[in-house]
Amino acid sequence: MRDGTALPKIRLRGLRKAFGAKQVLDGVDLDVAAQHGTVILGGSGSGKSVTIKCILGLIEPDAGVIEIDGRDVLRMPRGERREVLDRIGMLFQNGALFDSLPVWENVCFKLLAQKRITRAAARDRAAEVLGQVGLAASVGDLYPAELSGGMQKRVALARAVAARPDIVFFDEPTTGLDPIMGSVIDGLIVDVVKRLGATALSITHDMASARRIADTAAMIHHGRIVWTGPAAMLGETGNAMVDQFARGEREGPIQMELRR
Ligand SMILES: Nc1ncnc2c1ncn2[C@@H]1O[C@H](COP(=O)(O)OP(=O)(O)OP(=O)(O)O)[C@@H](O)[C@H]1O
Repeated sequence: MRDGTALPKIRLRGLRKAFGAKQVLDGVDLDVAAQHGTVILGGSGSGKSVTIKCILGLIEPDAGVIEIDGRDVLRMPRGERREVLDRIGMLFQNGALFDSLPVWENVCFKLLAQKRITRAAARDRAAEVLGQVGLAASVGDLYPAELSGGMQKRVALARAVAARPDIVFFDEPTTGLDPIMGSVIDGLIVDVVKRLGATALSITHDMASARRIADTAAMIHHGRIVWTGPAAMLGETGNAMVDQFARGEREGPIQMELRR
């Protein structure tokens, strides 16, 4: 507990990152509640992926604080940081499956690479998580190229959770899927996250998906979080910018800024 409120799983304060003259993150403050789903919304190029990459340690921010379970990850020893980051699973936007590996090795890639599991145990674990995302164990022997887009997404989801992470990032989980398959994937995301008791942080442009997979939404604009509230309210938040974005309307404060 901190100041009488529950400790956030992830806490960002004053996160700043510039690329050349471009200030992409300009003081991002965000609390991601433990065992909740949070979605970051924002226009293309607004810094959603950069925020997630900073948390994952793939990009070093210029300034600010990133805490996971109350621990300052930017200022902890490298080995300790590695351990904290190992507890994060990630579903990449395009699945990012390795074409040359069968599905089961893709699913348990991290566990195998870190020698945390034998190959026989990895096959069993792959079959188990494939089952959790609605795929038969036999799919484990196929190669990614042999799968439909929806199946690839399921495999990518299985891979994101195979190491039983306590935080999972989802980057555009429904992109490229038909609306029904998108809804199926969202249902699976909710199921697997709940089963793990994990904290989910997502990025999506798909408002129906945001409402399904997240409890809380946060909107990033001009490098800062400008609104946070219940995902169920998206489109009817009373915040003109958020509602314009959620409804995909051309006219509104965001458009007016573009015209300036
Ligand atoms: N490694 C990098 N080097 C230089 N510029 C970068 C780098 N990574 C991101 N950027 C820039 O930072 C800005 C934010 O990028 P980011 O990928 O976070 O956007 P996003 O909000 O995730 O957008 P989208 O919804 O289109 O995926 C963009 O202008 C991008 O060009």
